[in-house]
Amino acid sequence: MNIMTFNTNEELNQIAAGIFASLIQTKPTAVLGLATGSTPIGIYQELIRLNEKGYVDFKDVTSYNLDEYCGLPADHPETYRSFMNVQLFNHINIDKAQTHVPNGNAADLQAESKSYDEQLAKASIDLQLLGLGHNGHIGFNEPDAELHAGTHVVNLKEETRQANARFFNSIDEVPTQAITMGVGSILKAKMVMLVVRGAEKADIVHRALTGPITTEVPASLLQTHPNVVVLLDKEAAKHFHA
Ligand SMILES: N[C@@H]1[C@@H](O)[C@H](O)[C@@H](COP(=O)(O)O)O[C@@H]1O
Repeated sequence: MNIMTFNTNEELNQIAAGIFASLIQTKPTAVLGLATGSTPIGIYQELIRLNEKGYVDFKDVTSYNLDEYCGLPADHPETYRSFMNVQLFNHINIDKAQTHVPNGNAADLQAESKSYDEQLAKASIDLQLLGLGHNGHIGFNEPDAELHAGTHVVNLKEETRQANARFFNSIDEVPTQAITMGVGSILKAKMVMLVVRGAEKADIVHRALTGPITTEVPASLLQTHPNVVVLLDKEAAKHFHA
């Protein structure tokens, strides 16, 4: 596992976007696994800049997002589809038909999960971007005695709803369920990039990457993946240099 620490968020964003750009330069039909949350926003801004400058071409790129809330109206600004459109897809030359986000409003969420897994199996993700939840979740795979391998519906933990309430008018508006790629799907990506920022995640990222591998810290399963790059800002990295 390659762990890199950055003094500034600008440097982190540039290196992360550069890794995506070099993948796309060598493989124009790359399949990207994308994430939401505040962590990737700066990386997406850098990718938009690189696309505008002509350094990276998304014309033949395909993307699959990790997860989506269940039950939010499709036009709600906090759906992960809206987030991706606003933060990235509307500003780059990707074919929107080649961007995939699970449908959290599907009438049959089991069928939607199965179909997403079938698409993922065919597409095979080259590079999966991940943020980290405060409780060690990746995607919306919450700590539990058991984890699901494939795409599935989860009940969100209260702490996750609290953490995400900052994007809504109140906690009551935060959905209680989501549909997420499973840890098994995430680990099938050829390469994984975990990005963690901020002192409040210093303990959990250290535990996930150096502590026991346990379903109670879903990100700890990344220790079993042969090709993970971890990008940390200096606050999140503080226990790695203690
Ligand atoms: N489902 C998303 C995760 O994919 C994300 O990594 C996490 C952390 O978000 P943030 O980057 O805003 O801290 O939040 C959400 O729960």
